[in-house]
Amino acid sequence: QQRGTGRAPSGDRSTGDIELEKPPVPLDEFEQTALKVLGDIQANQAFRNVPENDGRLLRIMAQSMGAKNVVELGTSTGISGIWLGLGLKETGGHLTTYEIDSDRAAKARENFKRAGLSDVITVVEGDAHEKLKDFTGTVDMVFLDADKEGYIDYLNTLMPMLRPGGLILAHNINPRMAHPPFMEAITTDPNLDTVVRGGMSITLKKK
Ligand SMILES: C[S@@+](CC[C@H](N)C(=O)[O-])C[C@H]1O[C@@H](n2cnc3c(N)ncnc32)[C@H](O)[C@@H]1O
Repeated sequence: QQRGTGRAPSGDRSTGDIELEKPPVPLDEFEQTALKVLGDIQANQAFRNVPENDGRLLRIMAQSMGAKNVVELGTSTGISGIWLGLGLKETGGHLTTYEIDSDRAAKARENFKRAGLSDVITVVEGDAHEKLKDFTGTVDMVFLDADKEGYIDYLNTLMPMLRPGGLILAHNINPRMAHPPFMEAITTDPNLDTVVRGGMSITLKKK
């Protein structure tokens, strides 16, 4: 793994199309700093975070849809949060991200600060199943990456707040880890369209 190169490491890439991709190229000093923080997190911490290509996909989705409000379940130390934050910095949007582990939440806050994204991201500490009850407003995009059996509860809570044309992305969607009630919900509702690519489900709320 690389450290201090200003580039996130690429050793965590996992899916088949990856050979065709190239590492991210920073646009400016701001992105350069964020990529360096991402690289440092990967090099120094032993937690499970999204692979770089998934993080980039999250940023691409959030920025291209002009997202103003993104909700993430499972902050960990903030890799996916930084990628989402990079997109939301451009759209003038905000990420609210939930983490039950106080050490990880603290580390994530520190990482967001280092990446210059503190004003774009709010970390809510505690059990997201409880804390989400206080969330109000319209949501453009949801990223599920916490307790897998909890995805269905998060979906049910957030779906009424998701705008038409909004997206729900969920991580660890593979035959071993996908939770059947969640899969049933995102694949049988006529108002939802879902594809699964590289362990990530992407669901569109049609209307
Ligand atoms: C796979 S990690 C998230 C990785 C993160 N999205 C990233 O890519 O940087 C899953 C996180 O979900 C958190 N988590 C699990 N259950 C939770 C709950 N009920 N409420 C909030 N966070 C939870 C765990 O503590 C863990 O840090």
